[in-house]
Amino acid sequence: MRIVVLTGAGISAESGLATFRASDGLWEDHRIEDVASPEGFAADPALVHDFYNMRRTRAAQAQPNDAHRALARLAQVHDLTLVTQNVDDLHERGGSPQVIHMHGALSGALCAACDARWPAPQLMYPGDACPVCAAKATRPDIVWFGEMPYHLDRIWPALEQADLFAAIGTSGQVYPAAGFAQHASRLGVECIELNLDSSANARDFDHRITGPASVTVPAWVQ
Ligand SMILES: CC(C)NC(=O)[C@H](Cc1c[nH]c2ccccc12)NC(=O)[C@H](CCCC/N=C(/NCCC(=O)O)S[C@H]1O[C@H](COP(=O)(O)OP(=O)(O)OC[C@H]2O[C@@H](n3cnc4c(N)ncnc43)[C@H](O)[C@@H]2O)[C@@H](O)[C@H]1O)NC(=O)OCc1ccccc1
Repeated sequence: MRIVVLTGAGISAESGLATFRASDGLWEDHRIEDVASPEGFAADPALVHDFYNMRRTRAAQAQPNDAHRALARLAQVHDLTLVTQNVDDLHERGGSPQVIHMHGALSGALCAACDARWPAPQLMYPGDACPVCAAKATRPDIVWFGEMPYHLDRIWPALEQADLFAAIGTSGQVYPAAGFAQHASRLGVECIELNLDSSANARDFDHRITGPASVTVPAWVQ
């Protein structure tokens, strides 16, 4: 079966990584636009680097959970396209061979001057120079609000050719990811969501499995 799975922060919640919208959400003392937008980075690059250095440190200390591992097993049995909005590497450490990071990854660094990309050091600072053009314009290789997500040229066709679309641990509030279910559903693709509770675009799904991902995903993959 051709399956497209989209994951969000909820799949990493039981690994100890805070979600965005939860009361003690990731943005606890940061306004989203201050730390996840090009404007915020231009205004205060040190604040943004601190924020992503903290995220990189927490992600390195976290371990994949049974939901991450179950999706790795699913890829052995089905033609799986695994798309994540998450910037952590828990899918890869959970055994998933291929993961499409549509919002970038904490493990990447990017030069805003020459667009060069290289593996991110654990800690990044505003003065870091680009290894290619030496400009001091290095940033996390993360897709911020107002920026075009990555790999949409692979994601839309996979959605259109899928037999099944599943959204796991995502609140359905951020686009274009929140529009995938509606797009697939209109093409007759069966859509299912696995979440602690129903998401903002719950109407776009044919089925729902409610509960913590580390329990529901292994049971669904069986
Ligand atoms: C807020 C929203 C209204 N704004 C947007 O959607 C904007 C603007 C916009 C575009 N189109 C629109 C249409 C309508 C309205 C607005 C827009 N979108 C953009 O800016 C996008 C880019 C958006 C990407 C931004 N970057 C992120 N992340 C990287 C940074 C970082 O991570 O630091 S978004 C970030 O927030 C989103 C958070 O959502 P979730 O992952 O779902 O997490 P959340 O906490 O919300 O929910 C957790 C869920 O898990 C559940 N859960 C919790 N625990 C568990 C558990 N244990 N088990 C199971 N489930 C669980 C909870 O119940 C909950 O449902 C993710 O996408 C995440 O990646 N870019 C763009 O549109 O570019 C245009 C463009 C076009 C052409 C040319 C150039 C540009």
